[in-house]
Amino acid sequence: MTFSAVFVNGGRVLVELPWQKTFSKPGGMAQMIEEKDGHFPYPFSRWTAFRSFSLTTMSSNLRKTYTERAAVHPNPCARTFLELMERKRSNLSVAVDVTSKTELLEIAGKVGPYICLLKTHIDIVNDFDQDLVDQLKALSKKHDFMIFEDRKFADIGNTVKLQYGFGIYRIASWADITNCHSVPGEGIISGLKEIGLPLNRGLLLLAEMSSAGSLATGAYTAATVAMARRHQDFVIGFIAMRRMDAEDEGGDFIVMTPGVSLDVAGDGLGQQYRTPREVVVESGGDVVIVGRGIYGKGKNVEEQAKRYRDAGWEAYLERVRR
Ligand SMILES: O=C(O)c1cc(=O)[nH]c(=O)n1[C@@H]1O[C@H](COP(=O)(O)O)[C@@H](O)[C@H]1O
Repeated sequence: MTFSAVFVNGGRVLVELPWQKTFSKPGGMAQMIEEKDGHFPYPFSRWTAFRSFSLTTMSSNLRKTYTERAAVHPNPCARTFLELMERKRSNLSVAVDVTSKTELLEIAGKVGPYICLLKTHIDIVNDFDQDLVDQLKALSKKHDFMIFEDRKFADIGNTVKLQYGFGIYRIASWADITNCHSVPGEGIISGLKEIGLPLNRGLLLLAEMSSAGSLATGAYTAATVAMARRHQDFVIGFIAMRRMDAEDEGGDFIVMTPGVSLDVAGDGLGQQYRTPREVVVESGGDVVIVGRGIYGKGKNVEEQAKRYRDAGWEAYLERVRR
């Protein structure tokens, strides 16, 4: 069994160890780091200040191909998505955060051939109408991608049910995947499930966030993962910065990771970026979510989509070959 140590200080991952080793106490791990790398990157005195410490067994799903995972996945939505990624040779999701219908459709058309998943924030589109949804669905068929409405539901079960199924957006009628915060407790999943499950939709829980100072850490993240385990018929994965499932617990959750850029480290508003390789190889993410890195000012959208698709896919191949 492969072990990876994750040292958490107030929720911040400090060190990850890829080699096999179990430790009975943190001091033993620090010694091991010194022996392996010649130095321990943090003063030993800091060690005792760590608020929590966990040794997690890393998921065997890390080394499986998307096809292998699809073959045994019990959830139809997850299965369809994993198959699509391998068929299309893409683990790239583009977050199209623009405010006009024309621009959204134009970008979706350009990135379509390179993505597995188009991510929308439908409520930021000034001129939203049903025709936008119809055209997005047509593009998803033409280019073979799925649609993820990044709604980040965060209310009680009864309210999110109404928000998901009704109103002007009728999200459940067209979005294959949506997501929610776990802060209200398990009722949020039950509410969304009542609407989404009969339609074969999938849900992602926000176990972590990419933004600086996020409160989704430590015990909150662990409780979120436990909630997902109790709803594997509907919850297909997480928005997270790293792998969330452990080998000895079974199941397979797809990890989608935002905060990805090949060029910059942040956006001045708290967003924190890492490269596709850092996300997929080093942290075990399955899908890289890229927004402004693809359609920002002066960018050639097709070129950037191809560049990120290639980087994400190469990272995946490197990971499964290990
Ligand atoms: O749920 C998300 O997708 C999400 C979670 C998170 O922790 N951080 C995050 O940036 N996102 C979304 O991912 C996208 C990132 O966009 P860029 O920063 O432009 O690449 C945006 O649509 C965010 O709403």
